Amino acid sequence: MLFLRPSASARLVSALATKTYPSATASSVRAARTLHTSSVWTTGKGTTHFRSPFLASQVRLLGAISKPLARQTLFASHSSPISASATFHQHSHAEEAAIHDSAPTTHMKLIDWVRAQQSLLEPDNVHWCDGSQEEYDSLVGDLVDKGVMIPLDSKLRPGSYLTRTDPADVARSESSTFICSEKEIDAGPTNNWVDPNQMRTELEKSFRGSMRGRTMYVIPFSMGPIGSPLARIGVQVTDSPFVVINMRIMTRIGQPVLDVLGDDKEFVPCVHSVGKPLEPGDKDSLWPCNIAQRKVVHFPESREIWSFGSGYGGNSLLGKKCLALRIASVMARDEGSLAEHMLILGLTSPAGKKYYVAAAFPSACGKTNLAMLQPTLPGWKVQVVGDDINWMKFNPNDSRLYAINPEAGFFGVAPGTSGKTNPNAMETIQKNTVFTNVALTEDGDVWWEGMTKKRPDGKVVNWKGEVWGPSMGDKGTPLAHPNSRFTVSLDQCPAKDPAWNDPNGVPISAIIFGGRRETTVPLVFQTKDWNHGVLVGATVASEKTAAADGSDIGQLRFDPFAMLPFAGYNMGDYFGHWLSMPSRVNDPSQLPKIFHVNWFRKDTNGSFMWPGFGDNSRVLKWIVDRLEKPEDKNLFTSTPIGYVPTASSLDLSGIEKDVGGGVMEKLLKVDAKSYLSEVGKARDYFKQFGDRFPAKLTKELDDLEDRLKKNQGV
Ligand SMILES: Nc1nc2c(ncn2[C@@H]2O[C@H](COP(=O)(O)OP(=O)(O)O)[C@@H](O)[C@H]2O)c(=O)[nH]1
Ligand SMILES: C=C(OP(=O)(O)O)C(=O)O
Ligand SMILES: [Mn+2]
Repeated sequence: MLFLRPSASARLVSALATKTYPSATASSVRAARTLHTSSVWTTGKGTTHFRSPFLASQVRLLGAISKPLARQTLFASHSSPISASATFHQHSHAEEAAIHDSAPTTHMKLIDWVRAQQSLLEPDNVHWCDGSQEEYDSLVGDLVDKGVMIPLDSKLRPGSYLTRTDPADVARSESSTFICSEKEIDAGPTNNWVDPNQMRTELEKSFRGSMRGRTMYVIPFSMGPIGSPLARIGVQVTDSPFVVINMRIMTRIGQPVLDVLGDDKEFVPCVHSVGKPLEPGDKDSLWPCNIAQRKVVHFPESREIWSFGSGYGGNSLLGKKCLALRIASVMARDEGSLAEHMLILGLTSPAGKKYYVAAAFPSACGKTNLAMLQPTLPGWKVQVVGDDINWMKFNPNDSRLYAINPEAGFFGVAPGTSGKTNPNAMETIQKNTVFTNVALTEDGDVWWEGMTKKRPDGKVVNWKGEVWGPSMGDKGTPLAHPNSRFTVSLDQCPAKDPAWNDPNGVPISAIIFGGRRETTVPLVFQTKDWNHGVLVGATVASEKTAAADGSDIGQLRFDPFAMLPFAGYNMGDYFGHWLSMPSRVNDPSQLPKIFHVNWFRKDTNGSFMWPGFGDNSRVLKWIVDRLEKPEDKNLFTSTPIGYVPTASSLDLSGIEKDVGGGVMEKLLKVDAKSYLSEVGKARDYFKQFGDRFPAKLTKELDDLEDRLKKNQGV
């Protein structure tokens, strides 16, 4: 654990800033580093103790690094602070040595970048996170002392905490999320775009001095197993210790990541500030944020992320949606791979055959639940590799797509999670879990709608910290926020797949798309081939959930590939990238088969017709049947939209009553008229992509329309 306490001397700063010095040699840096790794760094609350007097003097010197220098260069050019770093190599030997020594890395670009951020953000301290348990405990301890994290009962929920956010900072903010590509057309019509130069000017205004009175934490993190050929490294600076705690659960952080980064490997620079500098005498709030200036900004060409004003998961844990989806999708386009909003699960049949399946559903549409499913069908087993994000790459030897989960934890939706719906999640969150915006019970445990049938007895405090009254809960407003979440390590999940950490990834046999659809879309169907599958991915539509803010919850919107809020480039090009996959392999027959599911079809009373959750294993079994016996005509009916199961081909043993009386027929019904109206809406939606929309996909849509008009099979 490393704290730098810059006690800057103005005289020294101006003296250093005006001279030009040769930069330190790699060997002097390494020599200095050796010296320092043998020193012990300890941190008490608010104070820093250096056991080495030499180190202490070096750190004091570091406090004097040239703010004026960095100030001039950061946003002055169009280039990123990273590429601007060449202009920072103007320091004395002593100063260079101090900077390099105090950073637990010899990566010059990283050191320069961190220093540039320090100059811009003007934190009181800089702390390089080593990722240790001691560091985690110390950060948690501080936040407990401040009342930000409320410890839960140590017997009921050991090592677990509740945090309440600002009521205005409870979800991803799509209207404040930007893709600032150099050309507007490259962000595409579905992303917010601002000219990158203009955005840099705005960022400069927001970020300048935004960490005053706070500590800047430097979090080196790996998305994917550390050292995996499929992994990518990011470094996030943040002034939120809560973010550090969550990043440690959700990703792999600290010294091992710096070791892999070595002297010159690439990293994605991520800057995050809650946007609430503290002047002397200011009292900090429990959840500092700056909603008025909130913005989550991506520069796809220079692969940078800048997030200001929010502490909420998707906006502030920059490895997740920002790096692993928006920036990684751009990298994947350039490399011929895929970065997708998909769960990855391992499925073992009673015969012992194992398949890996990926599934893309929009936020709060069932990824975490499907990934952790406990099958109600005897003999079947589901194990989780990932519940949200999937990076896939072809292996040229077998033409198969191999997938890793870049994350190391779950950021799961709490409401609706129960021993009945998701027992694996309930067991996973039994300990060492950080809960956000759930309700607190009298005995010091958590509660949310759907966890039990009834609200717990005794005093219950809602997510805003108010004691339950008759106007809340039951029929009134919910006690837990609809987007309340749990953050927990994947390692704790009893259903984790043995290969969840495999650096080479797992081979994918099937890809499933899905959304929340009250009407029209059947329980499951298979697409006729890859291109048709891409059309089905491109036409995913879903009723909007509370995972993103806005007043339009429940409204149907297109959410292509469940990537609408996450594609880092023009969605028209993204469709083209998917269409290019068969041409990238020797044997396209090895490509995963593509399916579509809908767990959310409702009857006329507004109730879900399909029991869902563990019973979704029945659909997974049908998918495996289709993979194993593609020729078996008893398994499917050929319809204009694809292959739909015959009622007898789904194993419904044990739930015959629930889906009897014509329910199954309704769940599998394909109504040509409703689908023709969908085709019309899709055609309108696709118009916005202009000439970036692939002709192949227009042809797929035309063919679908023809089939529907003739009402014949595929
Ligand atoms: N009716 C029904 N609800 C589901 C099903 N799967 C998940 N849900 C609910 O949908 C919400 C979001 O689920 P989750 O798995 O967290 O979605 P994610 O955000 O895509 O990971 C939760 O309230 C779940 O209880 C299902 O099969 N049927
Ligand atoms: C973290 C999120 O993921 P999801 O709801 O897809 O689990 C989010 O949407 O902010
Ligand atoms: Mn989820």
